[in-house]
Amino acid sequence: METVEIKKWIRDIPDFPEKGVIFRDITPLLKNPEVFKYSLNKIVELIKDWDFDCIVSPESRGFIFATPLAYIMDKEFVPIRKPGKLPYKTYSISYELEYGQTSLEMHADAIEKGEKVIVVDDVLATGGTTKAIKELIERAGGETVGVVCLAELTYLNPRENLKDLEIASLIRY
Ligand SMILES: O=P(O)(O)OC[C@H]1O[C@H](OP(=O)(O)OP(=O)(O)O)[C@H](O)[C@@H]1O
Ligand SMILES: Nc1ncnc2[nH]cnc12
Repeated sequence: METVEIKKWIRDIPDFPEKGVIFRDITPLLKNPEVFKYSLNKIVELIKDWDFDCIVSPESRGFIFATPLAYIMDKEFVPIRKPGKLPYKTYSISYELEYGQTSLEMHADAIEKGEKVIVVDDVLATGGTTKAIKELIERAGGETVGVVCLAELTYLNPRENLKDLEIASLIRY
């Protein structure tokens, strides 16, 4: 397939979900199978040399990219969920988003000690979600190698929050 200008398939919605935020809406990209597949293959290329066993990702938009990547790359998948959704013992963490505050949970036995893990998400904004997930991975005894995303919002300085991680993004704003 020819090079795709991925930004053309992401719709900017000003003032959503609150004033001052430009929401990067990935639903047009997801509606086009060729562009979605192209994006996934490009993300695989970005991280093909990373040494890891397991992909960890937050619901809900993170799952859209993380599960096909786990399938394509033959890696484990661990879901990070909003509170009260996981049925077994969990580790839990609260943190700030670009628009508000939230919490996430991970099963306490999801990651083995010393396991090498990466975080996959659609958008890297403040980096708060990835930082929180890194903390959950560390509580379980795992090692976070890096984070890969479709879109990085550089104007929110996510790398400031994630200084000791490999960071890869397919497109940047
Ligand atoms: O870098 P950050 O500032 O932490 O922001 C990025 C996170 O925000 C969005 O998720 P959101 O919490 O809106 O949930 P959703 O995927 O269910 O829409 C996005 O999917 C990332 O997970
Ligand atoms: N501006 C934004 N657009 C889409 N997803 C986001 N997650 C956090 N900030 C976001």
